[in-house]
Amino acid sequence: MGRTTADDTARQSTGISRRGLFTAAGAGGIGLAVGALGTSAVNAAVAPKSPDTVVPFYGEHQAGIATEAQDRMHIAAFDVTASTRESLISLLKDWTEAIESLTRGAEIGDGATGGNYDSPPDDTGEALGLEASHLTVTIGFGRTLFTLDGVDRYNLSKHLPEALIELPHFSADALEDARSGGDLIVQACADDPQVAVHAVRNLARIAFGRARVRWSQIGFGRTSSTSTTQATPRNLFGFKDGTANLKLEDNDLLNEHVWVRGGTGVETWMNGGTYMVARRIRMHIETWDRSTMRDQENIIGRTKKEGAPLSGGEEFTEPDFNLQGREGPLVAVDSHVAMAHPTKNNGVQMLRRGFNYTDGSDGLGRLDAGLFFIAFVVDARTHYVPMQSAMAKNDLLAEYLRHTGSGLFAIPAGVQPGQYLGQALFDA
Ligand SMILES: C=CC1=C(C)c2cc3[nH]c(cc4nc(cc5[nH]c(cc1n2)c(C)c5CCC(=O)O)C(CCC(=O)O)=C4C)c(C)c3C=C
Ligand SMILES: [Fe+2]
Repeated sequence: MGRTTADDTARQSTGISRRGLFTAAGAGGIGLAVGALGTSAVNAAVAPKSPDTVVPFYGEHQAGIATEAQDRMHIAAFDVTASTRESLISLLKDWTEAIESLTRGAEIGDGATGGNYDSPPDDTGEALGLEASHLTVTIGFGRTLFTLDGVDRYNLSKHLPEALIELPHFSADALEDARSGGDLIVQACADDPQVAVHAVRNLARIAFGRARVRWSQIGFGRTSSTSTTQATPRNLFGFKDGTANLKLEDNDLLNEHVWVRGGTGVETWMNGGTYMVARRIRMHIETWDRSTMRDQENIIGRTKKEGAPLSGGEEFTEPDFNLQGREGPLVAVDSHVAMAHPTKNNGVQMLRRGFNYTDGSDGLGRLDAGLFFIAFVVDARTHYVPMQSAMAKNDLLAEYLRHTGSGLFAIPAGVQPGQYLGQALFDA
């Protein structure tokens, strides 16, 4: 896809305030930041919202991964157009400042109405009066940020992690370039769709002249539970999805299968981070709806009502792949659950965090709907590629799916006050 290099000075027109986060942190953290700001700035930037709908921004890992899955998502990939490394860093600093405000439910900079009358407002305003709604914004880096057509635009190529591969072609992939790839990823999740869309819209506005949206997707319903406290939701085939997911309470398993740890040398910067696999998977809803209940359950390997394995028990009972029925194993070897189970995949597990999506109908009256699959893994080479390769060939479910978008992103660790997202990469 062709790219242009925009004039970086265009960012001035976004009007984002540079005061606040970094100076305040230098003075001892965000608590002191409030005292350091003027009254109108306090109104705009630090207006308190119900604390119980705020997910903390600072931490060892970025929020939005081992966080209870919210109900809504807006995810956007960006192509960076900044002409210099410094300009890219300034974008990440501006995003960090804005995300920190947004996730508190506060307005960005001088707010939607509090700024200079002769400038565009710092915040577009459609989240005014709304709660923080558990908003999390998670950012990451695509392979093309490190090297694009052999060009090292931002002097980053020596820090390209080995695990940030170009995903291979899987059989039956129907990927669209305009729905795939990207230098940067921004995943905004919230319990209010307007809050998630507001976040992405404002980050895109702030990026003006330095990065532009390549593709974006709205998800309207979570398809996973990521905490033992959450009920398992259903996907658009009507099945419970997320039963056997990793949960945020599984600390040891997250350390083994999700978080990058012990990286050395040029990859040290990824410690505390993870990799996001993003796949837009269109589901052939109408064909599925014409298939029998028996076929639907055999294809998934679980009951539709309870989500219990076909070998018996309840939702959280482990499937018994050896239990035989009259015509073979009760859970078919090529059922989705059998294909995806850790025992059939070298023990690997993933943290799935996907969302249902619909983008209206196609020209033939069929729903353009499916699952925007997101999984966080320690290494896609071991934790995604082998499973997807096998599924693309043998999973009974594959016949009902078409992968139309794809991306793999390195998700850096979380930050502390005074740092910007991804700083470890640029300081390395
Ligand atoms: C390569 C990874 C996976 C893709 C792509 C994928 C797509 C996909 N899955 C469903 C529906 C269900 N998936 C379920 C379980 C499940 N799926 C994966 C991986 C991928 N799914 C894993 C690792 C697992 C867990 C397997 C296990 O340990 O038992 C289930 C069952 C309920 C559950 O455990 O979550 C359903 C239902 C769809 C519709 C889909 C693509 C659109
Ligand atoms: Fe699945």
